Amino acid sequence: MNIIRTVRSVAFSSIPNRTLSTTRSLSTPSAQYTAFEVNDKTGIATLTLNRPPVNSLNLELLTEMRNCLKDAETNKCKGLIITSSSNSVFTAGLDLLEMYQPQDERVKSFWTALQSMWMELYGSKIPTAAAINGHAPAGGCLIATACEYRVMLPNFTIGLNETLIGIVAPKWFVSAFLNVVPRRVAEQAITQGKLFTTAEAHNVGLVDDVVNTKEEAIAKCEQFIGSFKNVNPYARALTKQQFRIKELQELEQQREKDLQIFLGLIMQPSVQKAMGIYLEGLKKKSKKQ
Ligand SMILES: CCCCCCCCCCC/C=C/C(=O)SCCNC(=O)CCNC(=O)[C@H](O)C(C)(C)COP(=O)(O)OP(=O)(O)OC[C@H]1O[C@@H](n2cnc3c(N)ncnc32)[C@H](O)[C@@H]1OP(=O)(O)O
Repeated sequence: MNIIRTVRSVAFSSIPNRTLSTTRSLSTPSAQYTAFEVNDKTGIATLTLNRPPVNSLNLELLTEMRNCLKDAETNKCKGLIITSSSNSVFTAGLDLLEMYQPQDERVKSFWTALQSMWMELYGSKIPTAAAINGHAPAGGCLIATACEYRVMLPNFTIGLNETLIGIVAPKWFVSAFLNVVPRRVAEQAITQGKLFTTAEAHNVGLVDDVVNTKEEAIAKCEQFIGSFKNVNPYARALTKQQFRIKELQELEQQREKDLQIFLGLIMQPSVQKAMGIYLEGLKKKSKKQ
């Protein structure tokens, strides 16, 4: 891959207890919806989702996320933090327009890219953390739970709300959720399509910490990643793999079947109708604001 390396100084003088540092921006020429930077001092990479207005995950954004993750691993970064350039939305989840009245080849590529992104993030060798600085419904929650650590800002929402749209959270969405939330809480919440407030999410273990600002959230993620500084990275990665291999193998072996189930469900006229109504509701709400 053709990686452009630019060196960009970032003054951290406004952030207490931090020495001046630099970040390298590694970005592919086609990167449109993401910013990817590596802090030269800590070796930690930050992937910022930047697809206004709500960072909905379309094929291009998913592809860029995969490229960033690959860059972080290839460059032997100490860890990866995922966050958002928006002040109110981490990501609104999958781009509903990819699934509403879709084109055959595009929707297949879209779902396949989502499967790949999830497997690569969930199984990543390096420590991963989510600085959730906004709402994180459905696919947003999927990304957060694929990471090893989550910190969230107050008064936002997170959860798997698919049933409210008339769609179903696939098993692999649920499996990562079950890593952090007790089974009974998960079953009730996901069948109801419940979105947890930040405080509720913290209470059930869906997020590990709550802080007030994005800077504090990034610092918490850095602290989490830094906690592995005395751990052999190879031993760490193999240990992580032992915890996650079952879900990864399950999806890898069922990829084609998972795709067909997805297509079968979203192409049902009743599902298309429900999605259309949901999208219309979002648009009406957006116009009122
Ligand atoms: C047996 C097993 C079978 C398994 C089969 C699998 C089946 C399929 C599985 C699919 C899994 C799906 C996962 C998903 O992620 S679906 C997406 C779910 N996301 C949501 O429900 C969130 C919707 N959005 C919101 O609630 C709000 O936008 C949000 C709180 C995130 C932000 O609010 P805000 O007020 O800031 O912004 P607006 O609502 O005004 O939105 C601005 C514009 O963005 C559009 N929008 C919002 N979300 C989406 C989206 N997810 N996709 C596309 N577009 C979105 C919204 O319509 C506004 O557009 P306009 O400006 O044009 O009006």
